[in-house]
Amino acid sequence: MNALLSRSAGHGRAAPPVRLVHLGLGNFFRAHQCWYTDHAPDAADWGYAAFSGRGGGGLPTRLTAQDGLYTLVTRGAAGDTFEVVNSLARAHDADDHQAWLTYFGSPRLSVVTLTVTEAGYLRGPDGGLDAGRPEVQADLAALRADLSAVVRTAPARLVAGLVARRSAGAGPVALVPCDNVPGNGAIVDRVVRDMAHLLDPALTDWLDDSLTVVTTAVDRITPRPTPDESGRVRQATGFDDDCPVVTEPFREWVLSGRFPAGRPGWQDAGATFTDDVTPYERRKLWLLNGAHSLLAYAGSIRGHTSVSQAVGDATCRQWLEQWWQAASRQLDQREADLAAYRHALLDRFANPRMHHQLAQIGADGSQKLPIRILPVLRAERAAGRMPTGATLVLAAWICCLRGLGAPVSDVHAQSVVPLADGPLRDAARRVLHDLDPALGEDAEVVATVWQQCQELAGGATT
Ligand SMILES: NC(=O)c1ccc[n+]([C@@H]2O[C@H](COP(=O)([O-])OP(=O)(O)OC[C@H]3O[C@@H](n4cnc5c(N)ncnc54)[C@H](O)[C@@H]3O)[C@@H](O)[C@H]2O)c1
Ligand SMILES: O=P(O)(O)OC[C@@H](O)[C@@H](O)[C@H](O)[C@H](O)CO
Repeated sequence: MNALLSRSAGHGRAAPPVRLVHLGLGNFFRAHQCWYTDHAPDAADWGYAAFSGRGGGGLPTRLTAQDGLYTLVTRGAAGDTFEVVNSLARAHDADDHQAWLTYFGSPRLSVVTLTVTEAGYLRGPDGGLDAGRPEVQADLAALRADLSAVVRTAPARLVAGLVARRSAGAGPVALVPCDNVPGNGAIVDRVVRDMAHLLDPALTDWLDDSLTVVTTAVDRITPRPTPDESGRVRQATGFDDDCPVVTEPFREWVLSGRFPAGRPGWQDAGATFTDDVTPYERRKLWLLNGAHSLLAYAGSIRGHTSVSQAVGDATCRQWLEQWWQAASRQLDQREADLAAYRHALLDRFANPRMHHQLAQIGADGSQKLPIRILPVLRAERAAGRMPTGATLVLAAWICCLRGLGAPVSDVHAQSVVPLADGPLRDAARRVLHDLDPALGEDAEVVATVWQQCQELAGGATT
């Protein structure tokens, strides 16, 4: 029988002291922020305590049985490499709120990173915290009754932790959101301040003095692992690992902001520190994530299930080029650099050994398309052009909402699915209007999307 991967069985290194907290313990965090921390020259001084964003799904329990260790499988087109990541010192379920408050109350805590998905920030139409949502109201009521009450939303958990930190006089801390949303620093700053203000306006002064929020652009394709990964790890390493993570060789982390209580030497592990992440962020969100959304909807309508399958389809490749041409026109970067970036992306997408499911990428289109596609579509329309590569993504999403291709999994499914129902032209106009009223009123865009929906539906193989 093989030994379970664990520090007590002699694997990995000693657990580093907890000076970092993460909210949103999932695959990407373990392939990215944990990996960078483990590869920093001062890795022995920086340990993570990580919490599930919601519930736990058993991952914290499995990681705890392994003393926080797990195998990162880096999957290149030619083969795999296996490494044990050491920087996760403690793993917690979302409900372990007392532990959360205790870490925040410790002066040793310096940085809090986050991956809670686009939907986890609970923003309303004005970009601030959607205070009308029942879960936000419930958390506010709980905190008003008891500042240490268990709360569930990310903004409330952050505010509860910051209140505990203020009470303990534990000093300043940096928040580092690592989700695929543009201006993620400003977003988290806003929703945390909105929640704090609703709870107690007097918190604002403390936040001004003691909280910094860092903006980041992050990149490393990390699909949900399939159940057979543990077997591969066992075969390659000789130990049992109940929760390996699979990722690609490429990685990028660009950060902008201050760390008043220090941070690991992430720059020596390859992270870039800059005054402005916007050029990196736009290039990545539009060329990579926008292309992912295109393949997720249009590729699944053509019967594909993974990114590598879809990108091997000449029709999808043609759509991809159309999208990339439109998006690249809106990026203020040298054409040669953009061409090299797109070329590298094609290799990353085509990696036949990565099984990145289109259904996973297609989740929460209502949150992703406004970020990934609409800025390009609006800019192209303002320049008098019809970017068919952009409208096609919207047409394909509408077709998926109507039952073709990838199944709908969307935080706003209850409102967007009915909009896409009924006669196609009206449905297209309603969905576009919901994304942005100006789009629903742009007759040429509506006509183009309608036409593309008809073509996609006619060509469906599923
Ligand atoms: N997987 C990737 O390739 C990748 C790459 C770059 C960035 N990201 C970012 O990381 C995020 C997480 O990706 P992952 O692959 O780790 O997913 P995952 O499913 O493995 O983990 C998601 C984590 O987020 C939490 N979560 C989900 N919805 C939430 C909500 N509404 N509120 C609070 N917490 C919530 C979950 O509980 C879980 O802890 C993505 O949404 C994306 O913004 C992912
Ligand atoms: O993680 P999501 O759900 O926001 O988006 C799905 C993919 O587009 C995304 O995870 C990419 O793989 C990632 O952004 C690559 O760095």
